[in-house]
Amino acid sequence: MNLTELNRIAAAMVVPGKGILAADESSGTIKKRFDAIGVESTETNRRDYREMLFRSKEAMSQYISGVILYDETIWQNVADGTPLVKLIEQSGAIPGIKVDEGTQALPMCPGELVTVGLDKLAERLKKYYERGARFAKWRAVIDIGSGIPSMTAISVNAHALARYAALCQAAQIVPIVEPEVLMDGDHDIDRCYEVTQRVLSKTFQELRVQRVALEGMVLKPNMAISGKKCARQASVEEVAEKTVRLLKTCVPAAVPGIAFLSGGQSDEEATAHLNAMHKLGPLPWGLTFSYGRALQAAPQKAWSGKAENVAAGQTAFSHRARMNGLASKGEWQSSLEKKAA
Ligand SMILES: O=P(O)(O)OC[C@H]1O[C@](O)(COP(=O)(O)O)[C@@H](O)[C@@H]1O
Repeated sequence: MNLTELNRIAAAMVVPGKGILAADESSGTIKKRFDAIGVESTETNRRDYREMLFRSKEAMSQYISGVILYDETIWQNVADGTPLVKLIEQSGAIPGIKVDEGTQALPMCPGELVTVGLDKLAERLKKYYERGARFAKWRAVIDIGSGIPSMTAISVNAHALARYAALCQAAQIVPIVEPEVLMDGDHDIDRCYEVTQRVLSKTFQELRVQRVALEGMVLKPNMAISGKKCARQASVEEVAEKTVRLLKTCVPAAVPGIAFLSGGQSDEEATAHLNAMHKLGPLPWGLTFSYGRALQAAPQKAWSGKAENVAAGQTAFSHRARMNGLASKGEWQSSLEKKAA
Protein backbone atom coordinates (compact mmCIF):
# COMPACT_ATOMS: atom_id res chain seq x y z
CA MET A 1 0.00 0.00 0.00
CA ASN A 2 1.28 3.45 -0.95
CA LEU A 3 -0.20 5.65 1.79
CA THR A 4 1.21 8.90 0.38
CA GLU A 5 -0.73 8.29 -2.84
CA LEU A 6 -3.92 7.30 -1.00
CA ASN A 7 -3.62 10.47 1.06
CA ARG A 8 -3.07 12.58 -2.07
CA ILE A 9 -6.26 11.21 -3.67
CA ALA A 10 -8.32 11.57 -0.48
CA ALA A 11 -7.18 15.21 -0.18
CA ALA A 12 -8.06 15.88 -3.85
CA MET A 13 -11.57 14.47 -3.25
CA VAL A 14 -12.27 17.08 -0.57
CA VAL A 15 -10.32 20.05 -1.94
CA PRO A 16 -12.05 23.36 -1.01
CA GLY A 17 -14.46 24.50 -3.73
CA LYS A 18 -15.19 20.98 -4.98
CA GLY A 19 -17.13 17.92 -3.86
CA ILE A 20 -18.29 14.50 -4.99
CA LEU A 21 -21.16 13.64 -7.33
CA ALA A 22 -22.88 10.49 -6.06
CA ALA A 23 -24.15 8.99 -9.32
CA ASP A 24 -24.08 5.42 -8.00
CA GLU A 25 -27.79 4.79 -7.65
CA SER A 26 -28.44 1.06 -7.80
CA SER A 27 -30.94 -0.20 -10.41
CA GLY A 28 -33.83 0.01 -7.94
CA THR A 29 -33.00 3.55 -6.82
CA ILE A 30 -32.46 4.99 -10.32
CA LYS A 31 -35.79 3.44 -11.37
CA LYS A 32 -37.49 5.35 -8.56
CA ARG A 33 -35.81 8.61 -9.71
CA PHE A 34 -36.74 7.97 -13.36
CA ASP A 35 -40.33 7.05 -12.44
CA ALA A 36 -40.65 10.47 -10.83
CA ILE A 37 -39.82 12.19 -14.15
CA GLY A 38 -41.71 9.73 -16.34
CA VAL A 39 -38.63 8.12 -17.91
CA GLU A 40 -38.31 4.38 -18.44
CA SER A 41 -35.26 2.95 -16.64
CA THR A 42 -33.54 1.20 -19.57
CA GLU A 43 -29.80 0.65 -19.83
CA THR A 44 -29.59 3.22 -22.66
CA ASN A 45 -31.59 5.86 -20.77
CA ARG A 46 -29.41 5.39 -17.70
CA ARG A 47 -26.31 5.76 -19.85
CA ASP A 48 -27.61 8.83 -21.71
CA TYR A 49 -28.58 10.50 -18.45
CA ARG A 50 -25.19 9.91 -16.87
CA GLU A 51 -23.40 10.95 -20.05
CA MET A 52 -25.29 14.26 -19.85
CA LEU A 53 -23.98 14.80 -16.31
CA PHE A 54 -20.37 13.80 -17.06
CA ARG A 55 -20.26 16.04 -20.15
CA SER A 56 -21.35 19.10 -18.11
CA LYS A 57 -18.11 20.93 -18.61
CA GLU A 58 -18.53 23.75 -16.09
CA ALA A 59 -19.71 21.49 -13.26
CA MET A 60 -17.26 18.70 -13.85
CA SER A 61 -14.13 20.77 -14.34
CA GLN A 62 -14.73 23.38 -11.65
CA TYR A 63 -16.88 21.97 -8.86
CA ILE A 64 -16.78 18.16 -8.96
CA SER A 65 -13.71 16.43 -7.54
CA GLY A 66 -14.91 12.86 -8.05
CA VAL A 67 -17.86 10.77 -9.23
CA ILE A 68 -19.17 7.62 -7.56
CA LEU A 69 -20.31 5.13 -10.20
CA TYR A 70 -22.48 2.05 -10.08
CA ASP A 71 -21.09 -1.24 -11.47
CA GLU A 72 -23.18 -1.00 -14.65
CA THR A 73 -21.92 2.53 -15.40
CA ILE A 74 -18.22 1.85 -14.94
CA TRP A 75 -18.35 -0.72 -17.78
CA GLN A 76 -20.54 1.37 -20.11
CA ASN A 77 -19.38 3.21 -23.24
CA VAL A 78 -21.15 6.17 -24.85
CA ALA A 79 -22.46 5.91 -28.42
CA ASP A 80 -19.04 6.76 -29.97
CA GLY A 81 -17.37 4.01 -27.93
CA THR A 82 -15.73 6.22 -25.29
CA PRO A 83 -16.04 4.68 -21.81
CA LEU A 84 -18.09 6.87 -19.43
CA VAL A 85 -15.21 6.58 -17.00
CA LYS A 86 -12.95 8.30 -19.57
CA LEU A 87 -15.34 11.29 -19.76
CA ILE A 88 -14.87 11.72 -16.03
CA GLU A 89 -11.08 11.46 -16.25
CA GLN A 90 -10.99 13.93 -19.16
CA SER A 91 -12.92 16.49 -17.08
CA GLY A 92 -10.25 16.29 -14.38
CA ALA A 93 -12.49 14.52 -11.84
CA ILE A 94 -11.60 11.20 -10.19
CA PRO A 95 -13.71 8.10 -10.94
CA GLY A 96 -14.95 6.06 -7.98
CA ILE A 97 -17.12 2.98 -7.58
CA LYS A 98 -19.84 1.79 -5.19
CA VAL A 99 -18.81 -1.71 -4.14
CA ASP A 100 -21.40 -2.72 -1.57
CA GLU A 101 -24.11 -5.04 -2.82
CA GLY A 102 -26.98 -3.53 -0.87
CA THR A 103 -28.56 -4.53 2.41
CA GLN A 104 -30.13 -7.65 3.90
CA ALA A 105 -32.29 -8.16 6.97
CA LEU A 106 -30.08 -8.64 10.03
CA PRO A 107 -30.98 -11.94 11.72
CA MET A 108 -32.31 -11.64 15.30
CA CYS A 109 -32.68 -7.87 14.90
CA PRO A 110 -36.18 -7.12 13.60
CA GLY A 111 -36.32 -4.04 11.38
CA GLU A 112 -32.55 -3.71 11.07
CA LEU A 113 -30.22 -4.16 8.11
CA VAL A 114 -26.67 -5.21 7.37
CA THR A 115 -24.79 -4.24 4.23
CA VAL A 116 -23.35 -7.13 2.20
CA GLY A 117 -20.73 -7.53 -0.54
CA LEU A 118 -17.46 -8.57 1.12
CA ASP A 119 -17.24 -11.94 -0.67
CA LYS A 120 -14.84 -11.70 -3.62
CA LEU A 121 -14.40 -7.97 -2.96
CA ALA A 122 -10.60 -8.19 -3.28
CA GLU A 123 -10.91 -9.55 -6.84
CA ARG A 124 -13.56 -7.00 -7.80
CA LEU A 125 -11.42 -4.13 -6.52
CA LYS A 126 -8.55 -5.24 -8.74
CA LYS A 127 -10.78 -5.03 -11.83
CA TYR A 128 -12.21 -1.67 -10.84
CA TYR A 129 -8.70 -0.27 -10.33
CA GLU A 130 -7.69 -1.44 -13.82
CA ARG A 131 -10.77 0.30 -15.22
CA GLY A 132 -9.73 3.59 -13.55
CA ALA A 133 -11.44 3.69 -10.14
CA ARG A 134 -9.27 5.38 -7.53
CA PHE A 135 -11.80 5.43 -4.70
CA ALA A 136 -14.74 3.28 -3.61
CA LYS A 137 -17.83 3.58 -1.48
CA TRP A 138 -19.72 1.31 0.94
CA ARG A 139 -22.90 2.43 2.67
CA ALA A 140 -24.21 1.07 5.96
CA VAL A 141 -27.80 1.95 6.85
CA ILE A 142 -28.87 2.60 10.42
CA ASP A 143 -32.51 3.33 11.16
CA ILE A 144 -33.81 5.17 14.22
CA GLY A 145 -37.05 3.86 15.73
CA SER A 146 -38.53 2.53 18.90
CA GLY A 147 -35.85 0.31 20.45
CA ILE A 148 -33.50 0.65 17.47
CA PRO A 149 -30.72 0.87 16.50
CA SER A 150 -29.41 -2.07 18.50
CA MET A 151 -25.74 -2.28 19.40
CA THR A 152 -25.72 -5.48 17.30
CA ALA A 153 -26.68 -3.59 14.13
CA ILE A 154 -24.17 -0.83 14.86
CA SER A 155 -21.34 -3.34 15.50
CA VAL A 156 -21.86 -5.62 12.52
CA ASN A 157 -22.17 -2.69 10.13
CA ALA A 158 -19.07 -1.00 11.56
CA HIS A 159 -17.18 -4.29 11.27
CA ALA A 160 -18.16 -4.67 7.60
CA LEU A 161 -17.24 -1.04 6.85
CA ALA A 162 -13.78 -1.58 8.31
CA ARG A 163 -13.31 -4.90 6.46
CA TYR A 164 -14.22 -3.13 3.22
CA ALA A 165 -11.95 -0.15 3.97
CA ALA A 166 -8.93 -2.34 4.69
CA LEU A 167 -9.48 -4.33 1.46
CA CYS A 168 -9.71 -1.07 -0.51
CA GLN A 169 -6.46 0.30 0.88
CA ALA A 170 -4.70 -2.99 0.16
CA ALA A 171 -5.90 -2.57 -3.46
CA GLN A 172 -4.62 1.05 -3.56
CA ILE A 173 -8.17 2.46 -3.58
CA VAL A 174 -9.35 5.19 -1.18
CA PRO A 175 -12.38 3.97 0.79
CA ILE A 176 -15.32 6.28 1.38
CA VAL A 177 -16.74 5.00 4.66
CA GLU A 178 -20.46 5.77 4.78
CA PRO A 179 -22.42 4.91 7.91
CA GLU A 180 -25.78 6.57 7.19
CA VAL A 181 -28.18 7.23 10.04
CA LEU A 182 -31.48 7.74 8.21
CA MET A 183 -33.57 10.91 8.49
CA ASP A 184 -36.81 8.90 8.30
CA GLY A 185 -38.96 9.09 11.42
CA ASP A 186 -40.21 11.61 13.96
CA HIS A 187 -37.10 11.68 16.18
CA ASP A 188 -35.57 15.04 17.05
CA ILE A 189 -32.09 16.34 16.25
CA ASP A 190 -30.72 15.35 19.66
CA ARG A 191 -31.70 11.71 19.16
CA CYS A 192 -30.02 11.81 15.73
CA TYR A 193 -26.93 13.32 17.38
CA GLU A 194 -26.80 10.61 20.06
CA VAL A 195 -27.27 7.72 17.60
CA THR A 196 -24.79 9.14 15.08
CA GLN A 197 -22.24 9.57 17.88
CA ARG A 198 -22.57 5.88 18.80
CA VAL A 199 -22.33 4.84 15.16
CA LEU A 200 -19.28 6.96 14.36
CA SER A 201 -17.47 6.00 17.57
CA LYS A 202 -17.96 2.31 16.86
CA THR A 203 -16.98 2.76 13.21
CA PHE A 204 -13.67 4.44 14.10
CA GLN A 205 -12.99 1.80 16.76
CA GLU A 206 -13.37 -0.93 14.10
CA LEU A 207 -11.27 1.01 11.59
CA ARG A 208 -8.45 1.12 14.13
CA VAL A 209 -8.81 -2.56 15.09
CA GLN A 210 -8.58 -3.53 11.41
CA ARG A 211 -5.57 -1.25 10.84
CA VAL A 212 -7.17 1.08 8.32
CA ALA A 213 -4.93 4.11 7.71
CA LEU A 214 -7.08 7.10 8.60
CA GLU A 215 -4.95 9.35 6.36
CA GLY A 216 -6.10 7.36 3.34
CA MET A 217 -9.89 7.46 3.71
CA VAL A 218 -12.86 9.80 3.44
CA LEU A 219 -15.88 9.71 5.78
CA LYS A 220 -19.37 10.14 4.32
CA PRO A 221 -21.73 10.75 7.25
CA ASN A 222 -25.22 12.14 7.71
CA MET A 223 -25.59 15.50 9.39
CA ALA A 224 -27.07 15.85 12.90
CA ILE A 225 -30.57 16.74 11.75
CA SER A 226 -34.24 16.42 12.76
CA GLY A 227 -36.19 13.37 11.54
CA LYS A 228 -38.35 14.20 8.52
CA LYS A 229 -41.54 13.81 10.54
CA CYS A 230 -40.31 15.59 13.68
CA ALA A 231 -42.63 18.43 14.71
CA ARG A 232 -39.67 20.68 15.58
CA GLN A 233 -37.34 21.08 12.62
CA ALA A 234 -33.93 22.37 13.76
CA SER A 235 -32.70 25.58 12.13
CA VAL A 236 -29.79 25.73 9.69
CA GLU A 237 -27.58 27.17 12.45
CA GLU A 238 -28.51 24.42 14.92
CA VAL A 239 -27.83 21.67 12.35
CA ALA A 240 -24.46 23.22 11.53
CA GLU A 241 -23.44 23.77 15.15
CA LYS A 242 -24.48 20.27 16.33
CA THR A 243 -22.99 18.51 13.29
CA VAL A 244 -19.62 20.21 13.69
CA ARG A 245 -19.60 19.49 17.44
CA LEU A 246 -20.51 15.84 16.81
CA LEU A 247 -17.85 15.36 14.15
CA LYS A 248 -15.18 17.00 16.31
CA THR A 249 -15.91 14.51 19.09
CA CYS A 250 -15.82 11.46 16.80
CA VAL A 251 -13.58 12.03 13.77
CA PRO A 252 -9.79 12.14 14.26
CA ALA A 253 -7.96 15.01 12.57
CA ALA A 254 -5.86 12.44 10.68
CA VAL A 255 -8.88 11.86 8.40
CA PRO A 256 -8.29 14.14 5.37
CA GLY A 257 -11.92 14.78 4.66
CA ILE A 258 -15.60 14.43 5.35
CA ALA A 259 -18.12 14.52 2.48
CA PHE A 260 -21.77 14.53 3.52
CA LEU A 261 -24.64 12.57 2.03
CA SER A 262 -27.81 14.61 1.46
CA GLY A 263 -30.19 11.92 2.73
CA GLY A 264 -33.45 13.47 1.49
CA GLN A 265 -32.79 17.11 2.40
CA SER A 266 -33.98 19.63 -0.17
CA ASP A 267 -31.34 20.93 -2.59
CA GLU A 268 -31.10 24.29 -0.91
CA GLU A 269 -31.13 22.93 2.66
CA ALA A 270 -28.21 20.62 1.88
CA THR A 271 -26.26 23.59 0.49
CA ALA A 272 -27.18 25.94 3.34
CA HIS A 273 -26.17 23.41 6.01
CA LEU A 274 -22.74 22.80 4.48
CA ASN A 275 -22.19 26.52 4.06
CA ALA A 276 -23.16 27.26 7.69
CA MET A 277 -20.68 24.67 8.97
CA HIS A 278 -17.84 26.51 7.25
CA LYS A 279 -18.78 29.66 9.16
CA LEU A 280 -17.79 27.73 12.32
CA GLY A 281 -14.22 27.05 11.19
CA PRO A 282 -11.36 26.51 11.22
CA LEU A 283 -12.13 22.80 10.93
CA PRO A 284 -9.60 19.97 11.35
CA TRP A 285 -10.58 18.15 8.14
CA GLY A 286 -11.79 19.08 4.64
CA LEU A 287 -15.59 19.33 4.73
CA THR A 288 -17.63 19.04 1.54
CA PHE A 289 -20.52 17.30 -0.21
CA SER A 290 -21.04 13.86 -1.71
CA TYR A 291 -24.62 14.42 -2.72
CA GLY A 292 -26.86 12.22 -4.82
CA ARG A 293 -30.36 13.64 -4.73
CA ALA A 294 -29.36 17.21 -3.75
CA LEU A 295 -27.20 17.49 -6.91
CA GLN A 296 -29.36 15.52 -9.31
CA ALA A 297 -33.01 16.33 -8.55
CA ALA A 298 -32.88 19.59 -10.57
CA PRO A 299 -31.05 18.22 -13.65
CA GLN A 300 -33.31 15.14 -13.67
CA LYS A 301 -36.37 17.37 -13.81
CA ALA A 302 -34.90 19.67 -16.46
CA TRP A 303 -33.83 16.73 -18.63
CA SER A 304 -36.95 14.54 -18.27
CA GLY A 305 -35.51 12.00 -20.69
CA LYS A 306 -35.59 14.27 -23.76
CA ALA A 307 -32.53 14.75 -26.00
CA GLU A 308 -33.56 18.37 -26.65
CA ASN A 309 -33.32 19.07 -22.89
CA VAL A 310 -29.70 17.99 -22.46
CA ALA A 311 -28.40 21.59 -22.34
CA ALA A 312 -31.08 22.55 -19.77
CA GLY A 313 -30.17 19.52 -17.65
CA GLN A 314 -26.50 20.48 -17.78
CA THR A 315 -27.28 24.07 -16.81
CA ALA A 316 -29.30 22.85 -13.82
CA PHE A 317 -26.53 20.48 -12.77
CA SER A 318 -23.84 23.15 -13.13
CA HIS A 319 -25.86 25.54 -11.00
CA ARG A 320 -26.25 23.06 -8.12
CA ALA A 321 -22.62 22.03 -8.38
CA ARG A 322 -21.52 25.68 -8.24
CA MET A 323 -23.77 26.42 -5.25
CA ASN A 324 -22.34 23.46 -3.35
CA GLY A 325 -18.81 24.32 -4.45
CA LEU A 326 -19.28 27.76 -2.90
CA ALA A 327 -20.82 26.20 0.24
CA SER A 328 -17.73 24.03 0.62
CA LYS A 329 -15.82 27.28 1.21
CA GLY A 330 -18.54 29.05 3.22
CA GLU A 331 -19.08 31.47 0.32
CA TRP A 332 -22.68 30.61 -0.64
CA GLN A 333 -25.58 33.04 -0.19
CA SER A 334 -29.28 32.29 -0.73
CA SER A 335 -29.52 35.34 -3.03
CA LEU A 336 -27.39 33.43 -5.58
CA GLU A 337 -30.21 30.87 -5.91
CA LYS A 338 -32.79 33.53 -6.68
CA LYS A 339 -30.56 35.17 -9.26
CA ALA A 340 -30.25 31.89 -11.17
CA ALA A 341 -34.00 31.22 -10.96
O1 LIG B 1 -29.70 2.73 -2.14
P1 LIG B 1 -28.63 2.91 -3.17
O2 LIG B 1 -29.15 2.71 -4.54
O3 LIG B 1 -27.39 2.17 -2.90
O4 LIG B 1 -28.27 4.47 -3.19
C1 LIG B 1 -28.10 5.21 -2.07
C2 LIG B 1 -27.56 6.58 -2.41
O5 LIG B 1 -27.19 7.15 -1.21
C3 LIG B 1 -25.98 7.88 -1.36
O6 LIG B 1 -25.03 7.21 -0.59
C4 LIG B 1 -26.21 9.30 -0.90
O7 LIG B 1 -27.20 9.85 -1.69
P2 LIG B 1 -28.08 11.05 -1.18
O8 LIG B 1 -27.19 12.26 -1.16
O9 LIG B 1 -29.18 11.16 -2.21
O10 LIG B 1 -28.60 10.71 0.18
C5 LIG B 1 -25.58 7.79 -2.82
O11 LIG B 1 -24.19 7.68 -2.97
C6 LIG B 1 -26.34 6.58 -3.28
O12 LIG B 1 -26.66 6.69 -4.62
